[in-house]
Amino acid sequence: MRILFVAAEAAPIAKVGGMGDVVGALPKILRDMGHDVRIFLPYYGMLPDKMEIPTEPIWWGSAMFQSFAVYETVLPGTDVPLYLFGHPAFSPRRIYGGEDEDWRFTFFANGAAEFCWNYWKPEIVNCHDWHTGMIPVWMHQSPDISTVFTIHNLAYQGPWRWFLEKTTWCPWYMQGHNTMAAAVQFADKVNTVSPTYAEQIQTAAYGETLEGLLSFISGKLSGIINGIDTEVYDPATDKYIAQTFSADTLEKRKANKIALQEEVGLEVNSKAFFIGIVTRLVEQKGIDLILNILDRFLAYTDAQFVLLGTGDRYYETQMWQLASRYPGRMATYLLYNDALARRIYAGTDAFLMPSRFEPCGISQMMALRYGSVPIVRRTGGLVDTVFHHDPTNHAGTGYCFDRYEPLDLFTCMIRAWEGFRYKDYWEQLQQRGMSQDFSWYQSAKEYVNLYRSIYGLPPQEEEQPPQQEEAQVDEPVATGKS
Ligand SMILES: Nc1ncnc2c1ncn2[C@@H]1O[C@H](COP(=O)(O)OP(=O)(O)O[C@H]2O[C@H](CO)[C@@H](O)[C@H](O)[C@H]2O)[C@@H](O)[C@H]1O
Repeated sequence: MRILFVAAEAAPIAKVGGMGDVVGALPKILRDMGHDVRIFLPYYGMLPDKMEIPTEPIWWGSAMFQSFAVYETVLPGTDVPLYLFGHPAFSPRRIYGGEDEDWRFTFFANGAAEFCWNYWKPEIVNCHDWHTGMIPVWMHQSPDISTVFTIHNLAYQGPWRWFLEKTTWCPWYMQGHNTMAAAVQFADKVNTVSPTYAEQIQTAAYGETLEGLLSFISGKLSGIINGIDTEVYDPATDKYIAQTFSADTLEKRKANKIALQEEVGLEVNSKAFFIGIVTRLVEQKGIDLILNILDRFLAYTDAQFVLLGTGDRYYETQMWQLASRYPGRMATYLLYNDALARRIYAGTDAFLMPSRFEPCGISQMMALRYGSVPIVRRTGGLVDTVFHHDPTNHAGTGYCFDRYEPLDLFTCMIRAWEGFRYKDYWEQLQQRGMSQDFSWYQSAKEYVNLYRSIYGLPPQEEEQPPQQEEAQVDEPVATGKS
């Protein structure tokens, strides 16, 4: 199949959060599976620092009374063709923000549609989040191009219809009061990034006012859990961490803890319970819950805490102030840094993610892969990826709590702090987490089946192990149907 991924982010060159991880990893796997997958991304001002980009565009197009250039290259480290949408509106060295954000991404989506109609025609456009939400509406008039709309974050729904009507082409048949609502109605298939979240968004508590619409279209809505790039994020080969290790050489991991404590200016103490958090500092991530209890937790325990994140100014200031009250025990890094993120996953004992809602969550999977035990709220994809630790039966991979209440988080953290004292159990818990399979292969198969379902094709059959010759003689003739 010919598939075009259209998105605002793609790791490793343009990433703010988890959507970048998905768009950076999934196309590579789908190509390995034999599909012609390509990516369409804005040409951001910072990209030339990160990769080689030809100076000559391959195509010029126009949309919304503007002309734009498209440059062709490949996503670094892969063979995935990458098309960069060039226009001065994307020249600043950032991805989001700015007063023209709604206009900018609507224009980008319009450019992507023009590209599909006039330059490279895919069979399927896989659109990601509101930035690309108008594409399913426009493609409704192109029966030979189908669309899948993947929801990574329902909280951001894009501009309202009145703005779209002023700015771009809103066909007569278009319905939906904002970009996300329109996308959900017109995409051939809609998916989000975990089965639990796909259910939750059909309820008022998680639907961000679109729950009615989402339950109405539930026949074409599904949840496919994200994977992580297990080649890029592998503690056995990661060159950004102080000491490589695996589940079988867990004793080596201690060197990462000590190196991290030194790096972030905390007291070097391999016995202290060390908690990490790597996140966008936004309401979704349960930062208010953390702020509610962290002071008390640090006061009552000997734990250490490191935070890496950027986001809302209020949360940044609060975290900064808290760190200044616990010198040597808490460190706050208000920046985006992939290498430090890896060292936090590799060096902390536990990873905190008490999200208010979580479509899937990539960070907890990375933490598990690097042996940091997740402490999570059971919501969305966290339910599907972290299993509650049951010490009696030696089961589970992390510490979980249900209600979005400070006391519940506090109790859960205390349980983890207690659990850390039982070294053998803790090591087994880490090993169970590290042995989970978070590779993209299973999920990529589900994406292929989702694409196939647009054409009424049945799910692709699992590859069968080669059969013995004798068995083939005795078995009835295969019909090709299962
Ligand atoms: N300051 C920083 N420095 C370095 N790295 C940082 C960082 N802040 C965040 N990151 C990285 O960004 C990613 C965060 O991904 P998540 O999926 O956990 O959350 P996010 O809300 O961004 O993604 C949304 O989209 C994804 C993808 O579908 C869903 O999993 C998720 O639930 C949804 O909210 C991780 O790779 C993390 O390491």
